[in-house]
Amino acid sequence: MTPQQYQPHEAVGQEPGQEPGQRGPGSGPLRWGGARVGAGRPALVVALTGPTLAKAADQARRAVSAGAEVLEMRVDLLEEVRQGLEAGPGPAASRILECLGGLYEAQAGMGAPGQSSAGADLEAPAPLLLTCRTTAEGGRAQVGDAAYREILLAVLEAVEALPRTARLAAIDVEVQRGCLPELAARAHERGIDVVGSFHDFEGTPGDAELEEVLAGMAAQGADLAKVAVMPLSAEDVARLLGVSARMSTALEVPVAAMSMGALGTISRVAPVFGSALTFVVVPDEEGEALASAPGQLPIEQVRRCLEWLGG
Ligand SMILES: O=C1C[C@@](O)(C(=O)O)C[C@@H](O)[C@@H]1O
Repeated sequence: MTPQQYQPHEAVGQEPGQEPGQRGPGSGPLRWGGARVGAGRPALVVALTGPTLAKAADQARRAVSAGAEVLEMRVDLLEEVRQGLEAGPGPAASRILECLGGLYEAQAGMGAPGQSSAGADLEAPAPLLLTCRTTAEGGRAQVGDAAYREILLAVLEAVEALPRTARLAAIDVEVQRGCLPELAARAHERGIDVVGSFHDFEGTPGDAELEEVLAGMAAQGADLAKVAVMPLSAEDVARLLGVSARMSTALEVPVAAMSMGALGTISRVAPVFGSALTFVVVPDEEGEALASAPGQLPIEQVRRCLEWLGG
């Protein structure tokens, strides 16, 4: 079996033979379904931006047929979840779980290989990364740190009850919310990887600060450390790329680094700086694509650039 084939009966995020939570830092690339993350060129991630579950399911379908390797479910952008968020952490977590289940149901209509009869697990067409991005980091979830922690803990608590392929390969945890170590421990108990996350939409912090943030995420249990920052000059972009190159070899976990906006697009298409993920868009039937952050490019262009530029 080649590494690219999806193996539906092994826990996502684990190497064969490993128990959930036993992968440990520094033990090589992550395996999210059929995707190897942190092994060579960046994995192509399509963020499902909704704004409804039905639209997200349609985006998932298009993304998978366009070759997305990972789907990011941006639950903060889904209307169904935002209604739950207004009612508090409990209802928000329930809505998130309903949406995960709904996306799973929608996969049944995708005609994915391995599609099976009702009740049986379907083969996941692409591994899922679940993200609840707060307003503090450029998202739409207007929640404080305590509610953020509560929501993600409740999701991790309940996720095991879902059909196996509706579960998650990974969960995004914002390091600045202060609950990364606790959430990482819970996620690892369930065989779910953790993407530590840091955003700055105002500028690009100094190299030392960015390096400290990335190293801090790894130290707090993240399986992948990610920063997305806004450049104010070409020099900011060059610095971010330098940080990415250095930290992707210095850290024992894969690193993802994005310079956002038009100025930073090179960071999304050049594989040699070591980023393990690149977020791309897939146009709908009208040719429209709702990006989850500024500067994301269509999947086809990014794929071609990665090939040209040595990925
Ligand atoms: O953290 C990231 C990276 C990102 O902000 C980007 O710049 O592509 C897009 C987000 O959806 C994702 O959660």
